[in-house]
Amino acid sequence: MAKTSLDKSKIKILLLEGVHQSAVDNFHAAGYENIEHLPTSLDEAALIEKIRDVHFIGIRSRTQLNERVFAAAEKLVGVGCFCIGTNQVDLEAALKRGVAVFNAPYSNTRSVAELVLAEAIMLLRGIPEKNARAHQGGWLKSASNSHEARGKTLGIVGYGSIGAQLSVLAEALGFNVIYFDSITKLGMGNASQVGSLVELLERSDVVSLHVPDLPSTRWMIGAKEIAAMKQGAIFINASRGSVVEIEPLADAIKSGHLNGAAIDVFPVEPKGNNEEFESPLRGLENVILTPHIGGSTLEAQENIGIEVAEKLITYSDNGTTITSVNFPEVALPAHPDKHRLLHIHDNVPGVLSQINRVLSENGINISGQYLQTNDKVGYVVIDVDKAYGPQALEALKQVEHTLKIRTLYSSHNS
Ligand SMILES: NC(=O)C1=CN([C@@H]2O[C@H](COP(=O)(O)OP(=O)(O)OC[C@H]3O[C@@H](n4cnc5c(N)ncnc54)[C@H](O)[C@@H]3O)[C@@H](O)[C@H]2O)C=CC1
Ligand SMILES: O=C(O)C(=O)COP(=O)(O)O
Repeated sequence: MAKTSLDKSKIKILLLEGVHQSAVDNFHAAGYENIEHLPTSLDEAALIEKIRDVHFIGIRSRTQLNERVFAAAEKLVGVGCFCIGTNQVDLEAALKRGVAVFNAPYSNTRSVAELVLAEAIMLLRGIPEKNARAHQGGWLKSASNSHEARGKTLGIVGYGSIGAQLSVLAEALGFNVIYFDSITKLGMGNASQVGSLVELLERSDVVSLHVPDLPSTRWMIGAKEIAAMKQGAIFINASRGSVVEIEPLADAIKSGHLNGAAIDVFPVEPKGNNEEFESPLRGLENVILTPHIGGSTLEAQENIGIEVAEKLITYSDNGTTITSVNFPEVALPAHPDKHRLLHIHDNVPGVLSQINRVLSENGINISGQYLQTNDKVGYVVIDVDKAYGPQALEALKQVEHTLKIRTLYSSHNS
């Protein structure tokens, strides 16, 4: 069992992958000074070494936080994914150690949608190839295979935040939008849901993927699905590299079955800007290749920095876990004159009664108590009179099935 009961100056924050300066500024403004801010991700060995004394870590899509990393992260309290996807984090491994994980579910949505729309237009006009030829001194002036977006069918796979945002922008341009999602969703504007992935593939002039990395989406587009697409269609993937089999996609471009593609995410991506990018799609002129920059705009990154830092600060200062992607969600009031105990435990019968028993046996009166559980863990927050902080903490350590305890002393938070 790990415990954390620290002065802010001792709370160590590690920010990787060039998380925006807005996050650092936010932490500073909230009184957190012990921040290490690195421009790249770390490989597993380096991460395991560094994370040992870290209380909060901020990452983007590249850093893999797996079971081995969490096992070494003895002091870790919270993880901030400064992005949308959380597939790079073993959420179960975090949960069973009482580590709350947060992300920024909307701050780069618009950036991805804008990029995809721009790519759809470029590809419908065959611009990548014409551009490449012009740079080589060529002149491909021709209307052959060039189309307006107006009246074309855009098929969106995964109609969540990004898919729905793209839908609105695309309709404004004159696209006819259809979408496929594993759950029934209200279509924006005139967009309509189709009953199967195959139907979407067969009807769309442009197909764009916006599903998360899940067991159900892994390699969901392979040779069979690509063959189901219309002759001359356009294919776009800015979701995750694990969703599309790249070899059949490359074959379909080479054979002319597809007219073009824009791919932002790959089954294997370079670990950093200095590593070579390898892909069977390299050299295909009507394929736009981008280095996983769908969400990389200054606007998005600044907003993400603010949003995720705020979530980590609120959790650190106050215990609130609203919007956590793995933790029971509790919204907590301020606790100006009380010490606040945060107790995270396995969700098994009897833990709450044990907590209340040890507090009562130690003569500690509970001023406020908040509880939320999910199927794996319980999160109970107890406000006690200032006189009892250390004593209450000691008492709680006796409770079986405790995963983590933190005390937020009132002087930090009032
Ligand atoms: N290229 C980039 O830089 C970025 C990539 N992304 C990726 O885009 C993904 C989507 O982002 P959001 O729209 O914010 O997520 P979201 O969670 O709002 O939407 C995902 C949608 O996919 C649907 N879905 C899940 N499994 C499905 C399946 N098997 N078949 C059909 N539909 C399924 C869900 O029901 C949901 O409507 C993220 O998970 C992330 O991996 C996100 C931001 C930037
Ligand atoms: O937000 C996401 O899920 C992304 O894929 C963006 O990742 P990034 O922060 O650019 O590494």
